[in-house]
Amino acid sequence: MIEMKNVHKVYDNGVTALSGISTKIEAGEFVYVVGQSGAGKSSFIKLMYHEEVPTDGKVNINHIDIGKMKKRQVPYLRRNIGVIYQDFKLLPKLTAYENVAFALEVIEENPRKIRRRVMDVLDKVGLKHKARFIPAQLSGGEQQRVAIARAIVNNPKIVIADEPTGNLDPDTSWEIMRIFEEVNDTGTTLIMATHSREIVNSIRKRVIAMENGQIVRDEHRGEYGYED
Ligand SMILES: Nc1ncnc2c1ncn2[C@@H]1O[C@H](COP(=O)(O)OP(=O)(O)OP(=O)(O)O)[C@@H](O)[C@H]1O
Repeated sequence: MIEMKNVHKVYDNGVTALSGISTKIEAGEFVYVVGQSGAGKSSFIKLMYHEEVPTDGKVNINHIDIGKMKKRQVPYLRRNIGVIYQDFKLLPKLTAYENVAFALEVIEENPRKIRRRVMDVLDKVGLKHKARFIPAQLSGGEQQRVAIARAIVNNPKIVIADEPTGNLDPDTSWEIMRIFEEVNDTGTTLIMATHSREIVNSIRKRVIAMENGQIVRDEHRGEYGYED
């Protein structure tokens, strides 16, 4: 469970990105985070994987205050959280296989287990046959699928995606959403910041809407609900 209590985030340059955020996300939920550019969506989700720390307030994951976590503890947190970005962030010189394996190798799994697990997740995202391709040889949608495979390879409890379909065409975006739904169906909490009205209004889930660093709406099976 992710819980924020009266969270404020003021960046070093004095910009207030979040003010007075309190919310709870239960294990297994699927949550969209929507709002105009600059509303605070990225700041909100970055606090959940300790990419940023709150200026004030608490960010608890399973009752552990991650805002106060020491740097050396962060890798342990990250093993339980898969992160997916708009621009994929794959390592350009590594193959699809190596990009995914890298996430496992850093936790010293044995090689046979790594191979099986990596091929399993590449299969899950439909890319087993392109395991030897490097990112430049893959389409945007395929690169994002590799990034998803990398994010789920450690069986994280939480997957956080920041505008994962932002660089993809509509058909490819729906494929990505199908994979997210499958990931969520296995009990993984899925949190996704998005600007896609079509996705939010079609695949109905909880919607947290942000404006000026605050949560202005939080609905079960909500709608996108504002004009861009
Ligand atoms: N590292 C940073 N340093 C200073 N200000 C920042 C930083 N990151 C974000 N901000 C500011 O905080 C506010 C919220 O930004 P944030 O990226 O959280 O919004 P967003 O809703 O994710 O926007 P977008 O949809 O454009 O990605 C903005 O005013 C932004 O300029």
